[in-house]
Amino acid sequence: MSRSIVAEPLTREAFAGFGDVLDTAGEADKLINQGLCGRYHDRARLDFADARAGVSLFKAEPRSLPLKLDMVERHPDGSQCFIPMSMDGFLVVVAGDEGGKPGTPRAFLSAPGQAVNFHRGTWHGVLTPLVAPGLFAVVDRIGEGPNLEEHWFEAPYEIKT
Ligand SMILES: NC(=O)N[C@@H](O)C(=O)O
Ligand code: NI
Repeated sequence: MSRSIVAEPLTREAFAGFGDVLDTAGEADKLINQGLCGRYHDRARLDFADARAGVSLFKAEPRSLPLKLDMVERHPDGSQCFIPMSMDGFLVVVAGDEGGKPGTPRAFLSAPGQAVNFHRGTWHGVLTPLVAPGLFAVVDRIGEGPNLEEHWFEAPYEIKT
């Protein structure tokens, strides 16, 4: 069985089963600030169970494709939103759940200006920039407990374009 995965362009539709894609495609939901700013309103479903949300900054080492994918993880108690602080695309990996374990992963390449929000409990690859500086704002759960489940694959996948 081929363990290679071809990365797809990130679209709201393709990602819908895993989370939200935030971008400024199309018209803004409302114009604010005397018409000088378009607000793309309330574009992510955040869920932190009984805890609070936090905003952290992540500065991650860039990776290169093809990439060896050894594991995915999930946060059973909260959603997690990756917001790039540069106009660079990055790699987003997700997988459906099959009886408590991830199914075959899917890989997406984001367009500049796109952010993603993994819905609570969605299997995903860790934050994976493809170019420096790898700087992201991350909105996720701040609370008790690990809120982390990892799954290491028996054999790695290769993610490529
Ligand atoms: N561990 C952590 O804060 N980040 C991961 O959840 C990740 O998805 O990168
Ligand atoms: Ni995560």
